[in-house]
Amino acid sequence: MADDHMPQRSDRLGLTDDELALHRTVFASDALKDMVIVLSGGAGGIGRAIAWLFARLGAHLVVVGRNQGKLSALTSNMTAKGLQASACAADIRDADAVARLFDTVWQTHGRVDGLINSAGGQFPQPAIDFSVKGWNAVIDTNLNGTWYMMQTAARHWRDNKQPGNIVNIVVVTTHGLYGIAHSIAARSGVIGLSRSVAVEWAPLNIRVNCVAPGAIETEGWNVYAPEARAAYPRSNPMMRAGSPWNVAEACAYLASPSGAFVTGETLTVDGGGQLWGETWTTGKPAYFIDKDT
Ligand SMILES: CCCCC/C=C/C(=O)SCCNC(=O)CCNC(=O)[C@H](O)C(C)(C)COP(=O)(O)OP(=O)(O)OC[C@H]1O[C@@H](n2cnc3c(N)ncnc32)[C@H](O)[C@@H]1OP(=O)(O)O
Ligand SMILES: NC(=O)C1=CN([C@@H]2O[C@H](COP(=O)(O)OP(=O)(O)OC[C@H]3O[C@@H](n4cnc5c(N)ncnc54)[C@H](OP(=O)(O)O)[C@@H]3O)[C@@H](O)[C@H]2O)C=CC1
Repeated sequence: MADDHMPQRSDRLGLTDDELALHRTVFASDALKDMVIVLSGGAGGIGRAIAWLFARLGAHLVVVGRNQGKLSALTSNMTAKGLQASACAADIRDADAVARLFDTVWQTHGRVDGLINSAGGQFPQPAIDFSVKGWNAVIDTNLNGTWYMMQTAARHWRDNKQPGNIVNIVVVTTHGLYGIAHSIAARSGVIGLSRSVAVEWAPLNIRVNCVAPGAIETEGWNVYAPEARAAYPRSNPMMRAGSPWNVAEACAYLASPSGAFVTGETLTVDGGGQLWGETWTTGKPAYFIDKDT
């Protein structure tokens, strides 16, 4: 039985498809039966955990990303285990591509029940050095891309008179995170947007929530230097990284009937990192190093 902790390995980051196929879950095996879920970033570290968990709970997963090869490898592994999954390559920053994506999914399945936005990311750099292109790349991916997905999904739910459910994966924004200020700006935008449309779209029977992960070991960490990554366990009082499975189960709580009375919320999954810990994505600046210790 897989436990809650990440296996200790030095050769790779995160969980494999074989591990995700077997990971223990608290959810009933029919919790998402026959639901059609669109999942951006589906072939990423957190996205794959969501894809496997949701499909194991009975959903059909439409996984989205830019790299068709990564998506197809995932869906092959999932369908080989008898799960329902299909791949749809799209760049979420392209509003027309997002419109085509949702048209295709609705034509194929006749419905969409949920949208999980896990596509996103950033590069670590002191804010004072951001280039215009770098700033725009992060805002466009994390704020604009997420918005195109949300708005397009909501329009289909409205036009088809069907209920809907959105979960946006963001970053913990309640304390300064040195080195990813562009992403904190974008994710703060997504949280504010989610709170606002949770009210606007309540009459449409659409719930909108966010999940804010702390340090979750995935291949996405390759963008950070090994020395910075080595210190990530100190980002929370549990003194360890979390697992993508922890984030996936938080999403399942919000996307399934267990979350029926929850909207406009941000569920933080960070091992208590909001209360204690330090995260230096570009290494700890000399200014903050206590010379007496
Ligand atoms: C305790 C935990 C703390 C951490 C919390 C968060 C963790 C995570 O989110 S985990 C990882 C999630 N995954 C990623 O972050 C994926 C890796 N990141 C990216 O792929 C990019 O940053 C992206 C999300 C912005 C992708 O956009 P894309 O348009 O594909 O980006 P490009 O690579 O083409 O770059 C565009 C532009 O951005 C500037 N830039 C990119 N990388 C860097 C860098 N390392 N340093 C400085 N500037 C960078 C640059 O201007 C790029 O343009 P060019 O100069 O023409 O390449
Ligand atoms: N891991 C962590 O510690 C934390 C992660 N997060 C956030 O959680 C989310 C998932 O992270 P994680 O799984 O670790 O990261 P990964 O880098 O492993 O996955 C991100 C996925 O997003 C996809 N993606 C990126 N840009 C686009 C785009 N323009 N259009 C479509 N797909 C895109 C990528 O696929 P492709 O390249 O094929 O397009 C990739 O599969 C991200 O938003 C991340 O910032 C937040 C806090 C902590």
